[in-house]
Amino acid sequence: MKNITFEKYQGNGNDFVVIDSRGNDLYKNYKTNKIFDIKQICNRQFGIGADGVIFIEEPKEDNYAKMIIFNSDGSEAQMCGNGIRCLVEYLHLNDSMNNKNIEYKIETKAGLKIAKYINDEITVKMGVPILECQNIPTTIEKKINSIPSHEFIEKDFNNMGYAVGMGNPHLIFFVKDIESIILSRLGPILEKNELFPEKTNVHFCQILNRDNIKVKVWERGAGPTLACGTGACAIHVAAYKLGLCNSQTIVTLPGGNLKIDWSKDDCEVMMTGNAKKVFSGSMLVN
Ligand SMILES: N[C@H](CCC[C@H](N)C(=O)O)C(=O)O
Repeated sequence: MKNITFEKYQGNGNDFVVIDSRGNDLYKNYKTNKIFDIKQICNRQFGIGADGVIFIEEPKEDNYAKMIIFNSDGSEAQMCGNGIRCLVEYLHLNDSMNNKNIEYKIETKAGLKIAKYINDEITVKMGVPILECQNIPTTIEKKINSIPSHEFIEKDFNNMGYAVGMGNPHLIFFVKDIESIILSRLGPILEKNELFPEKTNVHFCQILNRDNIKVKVWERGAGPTLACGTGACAIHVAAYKLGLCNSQTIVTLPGGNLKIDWSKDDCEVMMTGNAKKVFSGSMLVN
């Protein structure tokens, strides 16, 4: 057994255990010998408690660092919008640079992402979105219709969903009354379906006005979370393509607001939000 240090961060309440694996073999040892169990670490009763674990690795190219992100169920994801802001805040607080004017070039499974401080918030170039399909085949309709109506949600929920890729998959529904959505009922049903062989993140959105979208999030591999950065980007893209919002919106999540800027198909989505250190700690691993 040995003691390793970690730091806990959160972005709009979406929280992560950050493990710096630069200059040591922590990530390699995790991958080869499972020196700890991510589910246990993320467990909010018996572990540290988090929506996921982020390893920081040395970059492959001439970039600042590499981000590897795991959901709380232990599944690896391609990208994490709140997580990359937490990683940048970690780098800013721990690296000697301590310079808020640099561009942080971070390698991820969804490609290179560039982040920069603007005042006390962090803006990330989140990549060019992929509009995967305009509506949901009958498989999902059948699943939704299989729920007894008394357990169901608002009356006018029409299973017209939108799939948008931000390096990771997102299934988006626009509803008239978001408070009527029973996330715990619909999230698990929609997270796993044939349209998404690797499962998907699920979002229910209410357009408050052309500058503001209110959201409830069910994350792949994590369940209900307070915020999803890649999800906020995907939601803005779907709403803009449907003519429901302006080119810049505030996406209001249960854990706080994210500012999203996007209007041209071949452009990167820009996401701006906070990231805060919660505490440092250490844990015994095998
Ligand atoms: N659950 C996501 C990964 C975390 C994304 C989310 N926390 C964000 O801020 O983008 C997935 O499996 O694709």
